[in-house]
Amino acid sequence: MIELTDIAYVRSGVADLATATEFATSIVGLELVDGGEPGVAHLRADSAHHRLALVEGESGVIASGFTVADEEALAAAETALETRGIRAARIDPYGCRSRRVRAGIGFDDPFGNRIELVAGQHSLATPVNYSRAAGITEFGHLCVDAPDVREAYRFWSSTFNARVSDWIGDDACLMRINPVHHKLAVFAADGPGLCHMNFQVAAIDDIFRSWHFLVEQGVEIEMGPGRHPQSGAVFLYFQGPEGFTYEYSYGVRRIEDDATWRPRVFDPAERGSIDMWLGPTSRPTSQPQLVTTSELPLRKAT
Ligand SMILES: CC(C)c1ccc(C(=O)O)c(O)c1O
Ligand SMILES: [Fe+2]
Repeated sequence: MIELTDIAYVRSGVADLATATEFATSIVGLELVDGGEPGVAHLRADSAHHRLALVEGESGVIASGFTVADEEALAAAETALETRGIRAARIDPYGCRSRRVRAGIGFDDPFGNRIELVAGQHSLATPVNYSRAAGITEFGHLCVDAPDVREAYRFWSSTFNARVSDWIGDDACLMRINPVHHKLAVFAADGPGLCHMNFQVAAIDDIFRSWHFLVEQGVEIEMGPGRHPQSGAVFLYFQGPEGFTYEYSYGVRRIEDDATWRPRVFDPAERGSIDMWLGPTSRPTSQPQLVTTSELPLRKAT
């Protein structure tokens, strides 16, 4: 079993690098790290050199990167993949430089999502110089698309150390590789792709401050603010250029004891299955009629 130690980065192709980079900095709040590489923008979120690489070219995700412990683990992973009939290709020195890693391999998951395993991801010693005070603390998780979520789970849990934390029916599988509730999610879709990239923020206030900011900036809010019943995190999804979906979230739970955690299966047909703040659509008739805000004493007569 290949031991993934963390998520490393998302590498995504963009037709308009300048616009996507401007969004990732001035709107999302990431730091543009001067990588000195024409056609590639490296965006920093935490101690790693970058978590998002925008590469000028065809729109769409290029690869999702995960770290392994070291180059020996990488070689073992290459062998393990080959043993399972999965062809892994070494990332060439230029590719490693562009990814700021010592070494890496790339392969496709069963649905054609390009996955990269890397060793020796570069860290930076200086504090992150965020482009906007969005409260970002770290790269939280990545979510890939797959036509068969249960098959995806079988792939990730048999080949790698991924363990399911929760299901949303067969629509989504949330998997952990460390105590964080999930670092990898798989979402049902027609084909491969990146569903979203998540950044954790320091406080619930950051979610709502960003919500106001994004609305004022005319950014498309895809979902939220809301609260996921799975991780318990308060979330906000919004769309960047070329269909790139970002998620901020705060308060993701940790699962410290694998032995006692039992994955739950949420019903996607339930209105609140993704957002527990979406209560029932109608009030039970047995309950007293609530005072509507227009009758609250605090509202001034107009
Ligand atoms: C709807 C997606 C797959 C989803 C569901 C739950 C959580 C969570 O509990 O944090 C997410 O982050 C998601 O992206
Ligand atoms: Fe998410």
